[in-house]
Amino acid sequence: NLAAANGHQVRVWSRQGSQIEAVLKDVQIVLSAISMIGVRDVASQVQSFPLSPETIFVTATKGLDPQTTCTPSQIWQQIFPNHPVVVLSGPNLSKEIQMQLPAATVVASNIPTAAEVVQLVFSSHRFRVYTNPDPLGVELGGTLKNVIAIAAGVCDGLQLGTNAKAALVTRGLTEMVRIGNNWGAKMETFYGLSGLGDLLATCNSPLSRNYQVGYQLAGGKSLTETLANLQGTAEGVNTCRVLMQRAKQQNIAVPITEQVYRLLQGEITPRQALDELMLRDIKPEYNY
Ligand SMILES: NC(=O)c1ccc[n+]([C@@H]2O[C@H](COP(=O)([O-])OP(=O)(O)OC[C@H]3O[C@@H](n4cnc5c(N)ncnc54)[C@H](O)[C@@H]3O)[C@@H](O)[C@H]2O)c1
Ligand SMILES: O=P(O)(O)OC[C@H](O)CO
Repeated sequence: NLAAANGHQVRVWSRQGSQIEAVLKDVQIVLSAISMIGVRDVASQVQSFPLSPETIFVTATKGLDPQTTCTPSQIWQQIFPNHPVVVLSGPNLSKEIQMQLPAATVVASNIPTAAEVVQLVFSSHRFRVYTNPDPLGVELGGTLKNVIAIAAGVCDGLQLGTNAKAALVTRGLTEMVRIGNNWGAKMETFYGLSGLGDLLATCNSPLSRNYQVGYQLAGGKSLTETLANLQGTAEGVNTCRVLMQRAKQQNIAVPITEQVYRLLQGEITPRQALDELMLRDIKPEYNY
């Protein structure tokens, strides 16, 4: 809608709809908003069709590949090594954008001119688009915050109060920065729209599916029941599992992610997760 409102010709593909070949014919930009589970499959399908070498791939998926722990843009870049890939991520609850409420986002790429093209395509008086040279940091911000949003939903579901929520979100950001550092992302990116910005949006909105997962679990629902009633994908559930695997391999301290993981596995109750976090060894605030 945003690109079409700017006068661009837009074609939409879904697996329920039109032929992918017809949609890809002569395109300048391919934007993927497939949920993580389908990214590799769809990128491989796209590979079978001819594209101009200048075609830019934009990815809006917020997740991690369970097999490889790759981010979605890394998958697109592996499959299309000679094409520019741009990450689009920010505090962008889609229902609000659909209602034309004001929002801002980030487009990030190793190829600055590609990010600038995408910035122009989507920018409007209701959608402010910033460029950024750290695609990995931008992508990880949008991905890692989903796990903290599950925890924030639990926090609100248990009615733990504003102090608890502020502590959780702030310590959640510290955890995101620690993981990002290990991964090779820039620390400052996590303090921008795609990190802190998206963390605040997702941890504070019932429109977020990840927040909803935590909220429903705190209310005593099982994960199976919660996911069955959820509209759309809560990527944080899969991301949390992949992250635990990587954190163990790389020896990264991820206390909040670990409690969310155990909760999702059904190993502990939301109250036990809270106690585990509060009763950890006391320590200095900063220890990246
Ligand atoms: N909804 C939002 O507010 C929002 C905002 C920013 C980013 N995102 C991210 O965008 C992605 C999609 O979110 P959504 O809200 O549209 O989720 P959704 O569950 O509503 O839609 C995901 C779509 O992916 C399709 N899909 C999955 N596997 C596929 C495959 N193998 N082949 C073809 N299609 C396949 C599904 O059919 C579905 O239409 C997620 O990674 C999400 O984190 C969502
Ligand atoms: O509904 P969620 O939890 O996937 O959140 C949507 C977006 O990531 C918010 O920016």
